[in-house]
Amino acid sequence: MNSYAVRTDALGRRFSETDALRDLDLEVAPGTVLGLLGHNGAGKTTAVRILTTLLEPTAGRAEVAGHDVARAPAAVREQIAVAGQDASLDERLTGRENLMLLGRLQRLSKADAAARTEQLLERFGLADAAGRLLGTYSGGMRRRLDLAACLVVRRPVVFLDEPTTGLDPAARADMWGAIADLVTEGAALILTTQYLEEADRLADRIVVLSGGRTVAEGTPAELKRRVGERRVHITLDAFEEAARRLDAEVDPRARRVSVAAPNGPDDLRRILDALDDLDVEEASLAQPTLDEAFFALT
Ligand SMILES: Nc1ncnc2c1ncn2[C@@H]1O[C@H](COP(=O)(O)OP(=O)(O)OP(=O)(O)O)[C@@H](O)[C@H]1O
Repeated sequence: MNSYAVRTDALGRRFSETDALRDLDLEVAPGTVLGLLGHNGAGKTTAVRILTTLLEPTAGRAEVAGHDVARAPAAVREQIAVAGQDASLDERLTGRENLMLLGRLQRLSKADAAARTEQLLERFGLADAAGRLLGTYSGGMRRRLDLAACLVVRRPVVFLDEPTTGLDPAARADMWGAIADLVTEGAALILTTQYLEEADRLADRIVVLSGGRTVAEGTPAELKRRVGERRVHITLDAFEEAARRLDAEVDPRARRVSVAAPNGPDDLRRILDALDDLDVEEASLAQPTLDEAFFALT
């Protein structure tokens, strides 16, 4: 059991009439990332609140870093870091002062706190802004400092609740780089997200939740495969004619037709032959995206 950073067995939580979470089975190894993926109300936050000891389960059990969340919550809390709360930061301090303060509060020596602070500022691209008050930080910088804050003292299990919600694409990409780095330190990461691309990029395994239940589970590649076959996408002006000939799905705005291609390159060749007299602008053979997978699964 101890070889898992997180392990749950038929974990559940009921609020009067609502099953917020049902029969959740997880096994997360150290140094790996689990993505909990789902829309609003799917049960992600409920799962994280149970695993971080903020909420008691009403069914099943969960162990975090070898400790039962219901029977030994204090021991669990000593082993975890939780980001995405934004609560531990002080607006009136600089980025550097915030990290130093947190290090000192957690009983690091002054020298250790200073060394860890500089290391984290550097790692999260905040070294240049370290002397500025938190109040002047952009949303992306603030989110990176929040992540740094929960890492001042190293913990084996890190929870990131929707770490990039509300960030623009550039800030999101920065954040993804920072998160990917974390795993190299050997921590297990539990990441909740509504973004398929985020789970695809960062997670080793994904659990898809819907209405509190696990509707799919696997690696990003497995989930994509399970949902179905490859497809050929063709862009051309004569998309209506192409759709008629191929009995294909049409996206008129993109001037694109799409057809299932279980035989891969053979299908691509056959389809291009069938459109030989039309002016094809672009043709591709693609695995379904995680987006398509998600909507097929829930
Ligand atoms: N304290 C509570 N009392 C009653 N119902 C609750 C409570 N907390 C959550 N729920 C319900 O449990 C379900 C799951 O909610 P949860 O917050 O876990 O979803 P989520 O996947 O985290 O969604 P979001 O992305 O919006 O945070 C929802 O139907 C929600 O209304």
